[in-house]
Amino acid sequence: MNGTIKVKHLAKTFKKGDVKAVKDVSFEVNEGEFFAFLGPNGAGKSTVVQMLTTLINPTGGEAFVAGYDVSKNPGEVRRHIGVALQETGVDPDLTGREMIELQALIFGYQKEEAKQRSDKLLDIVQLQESSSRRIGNYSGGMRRRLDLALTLVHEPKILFLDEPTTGLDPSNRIAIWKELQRLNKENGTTIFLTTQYLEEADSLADRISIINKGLIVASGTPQELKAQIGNDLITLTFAKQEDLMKAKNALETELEMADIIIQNDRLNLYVNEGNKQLLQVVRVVDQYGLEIETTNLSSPTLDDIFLKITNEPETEGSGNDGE
Ligand SMILES: Nc1ncnc2c1ncn2[C@@H]1O[C@H](COP(=O)(O)OP(=O)(O)OP(=O)(O)O)[C@@H](O)[C@H]1O
Repeated sequence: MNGTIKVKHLAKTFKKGDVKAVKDVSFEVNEGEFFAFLGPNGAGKSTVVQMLTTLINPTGGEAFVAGYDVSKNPGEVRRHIGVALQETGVDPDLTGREMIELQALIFGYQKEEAKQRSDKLLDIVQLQESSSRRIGNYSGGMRRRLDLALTLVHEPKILFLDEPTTGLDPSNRIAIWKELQRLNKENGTTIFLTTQYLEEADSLADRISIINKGLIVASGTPQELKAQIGNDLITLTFAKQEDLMKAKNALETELEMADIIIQNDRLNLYVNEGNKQLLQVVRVVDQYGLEIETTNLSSPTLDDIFLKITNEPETEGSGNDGE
């Protein structure tokens, strides 16, 4: 048994509507690694997770989880993984403690062991105090923590988490982060996490892949991804909205800048030497008679990288509605 994930040319086309949800995805996750899968809505993240956790079958390529082929040996795969999906089924009439004990019994623990296991897990996810309340009365944050406890019952080698902190308030989000980091560092659990919170991937993951329209568009450590797009980010706003496009064109023409995107009311320029280039930028924009309102120089965050990568022109239609 090992804690690795190997994915080669994985693909999934849903017959209904002929949707190519995952086109050609390859990556490897090492044992004990914390890996994050990022992508906008509909990129194919959940579909990949569902294939890796044997809930649906791939239509192309192959994937090995804990050393087992997901298509040929789904039972073995399931035995070695823990899965927290976006919507898990729990019985609202049970208490948190009863639900964890039930899960332990399903996994073959004896009654007494199941009690001990649930005690430990309730401690870990800080639900001891609410353990005798019905799950139906739990808040969203408590439900997520219970979901996490349920996935940990059988001490899986690999943990799959599909957007585990979506909709949580900051304190609950941080509680989950801490627990995931502890599991990863202390127990050596391999973690595969999908998220739309980029700062989550930035602070937790050893490595990140960004998926867009069923294809991986970038991979690396958070630092590598940031370095890919330039060390600095210059942001400009203008007195008049229509000047954004004029400034973009001017800068592309005069300074041959390629990495410029318009984001709402801002112009983002990804550059290598922000200090030097900021002066040139202001000069050019001024020459064109465009009135700058504010300038800002910063290091790009993963949000900026994500935005830039998923904004890159493609042949297909847009679908860029965001939230
Ligand atoms: N059962 C299905 N039948 C048909 N199409 C599907 C099915 N499941 C997903 N899709 C489509 O596949 C594409 C990828 O969906 P997926 O849920 O994997 O994206 P995602 O990256 O997880 O998005 P989100 O962040 O919104 O959960 C979408 O276009 C979606 O509509």
